[in-house]
Amino acid sequence: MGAMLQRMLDYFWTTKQLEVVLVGLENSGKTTLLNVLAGGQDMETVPTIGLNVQMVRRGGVCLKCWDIGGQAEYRREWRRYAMGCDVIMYVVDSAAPARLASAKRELHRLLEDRQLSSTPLLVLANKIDLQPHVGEADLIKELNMDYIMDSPWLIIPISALRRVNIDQVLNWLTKQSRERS
Ligand SMILES: Nc1nc2c(ncn2[C@@H]2O[C@H](COP(=O)(O)OP(=O)(O)OP(=O)(O)O)[C@@H](O)[C@H]2O)c(=O)[nH]1
Ligand SMILES: [Mg+2]
Repeated sequence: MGAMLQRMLDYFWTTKQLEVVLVGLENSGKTTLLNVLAGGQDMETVPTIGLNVQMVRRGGVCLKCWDIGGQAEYRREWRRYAMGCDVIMYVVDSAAPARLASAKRELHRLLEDRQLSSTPLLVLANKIDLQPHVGEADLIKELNMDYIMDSPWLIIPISALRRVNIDQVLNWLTKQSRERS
C-alpha cells in the first residue's frame, strides 16, 4: 500500500471526532465563527432559525459543530445539544456591554445542569475589531466566571469577522481533541 494512502487511513482511524456546541445570545457571531472555522469565504449570515450543523476538518481535528440559534425561543434547546458534546463554545459580543447581563444569566442557567458542569468551556469574546469593547478582565467579572468551579474554562478575545485569534481557537480545540482520544 502506498505510504500516502496508509497515512490517510491512519488519519481517519486515529482522529477522534470532537463534538462542539456553539451557544450564546443572538447576534454574538456564532454562525460567522463557524463559517470561519470551516475555512469558508466571507459570507453574510442571517439569524439562525433552530440550528445548523457542520463538520469541520482542520489542522488534525475533526469537529462536529452544533450551532444553535441564540434568540430567546431557542435558548431552552441549548442544554439538550450541549449535553452530548465534548466542549461548549460560548460566544459573547464584547462590543455590546448592555447584553452582558443576559449573556451571564443564560451561561449560568446552562451550567446549572450537573451533567454539563464539568464540560470544558471556551468563552469567545467576539467583535474585538469594534471599539469600544469589554476587555478580558472585565468580562470575567461581568460574566461571573469566578463562580464556575467545575468546568475548566478559558476566554479568548476574537474577531470572527476579521479572523483575529482564530488560530488560538483551533489550538484549544486540537488540545481538547487530544485529551479525549
Ligand atoms: N464587527 C464584527 N461583526 C461581527 C463579528 N462576528 C460577527 N459579526 C456580525 O454580527 C452579526 C451576527 O452574526 P451571526 O454570526 O449571524 O450571529 P449568531 O450568533 O449566529 O446569531 P443567531 O444565529 O441569531 O444566534 C452579523 O452581522 C455578523 O457579520 C466580528 O467579529 N466583528
Ligand atoms: Mg447563527
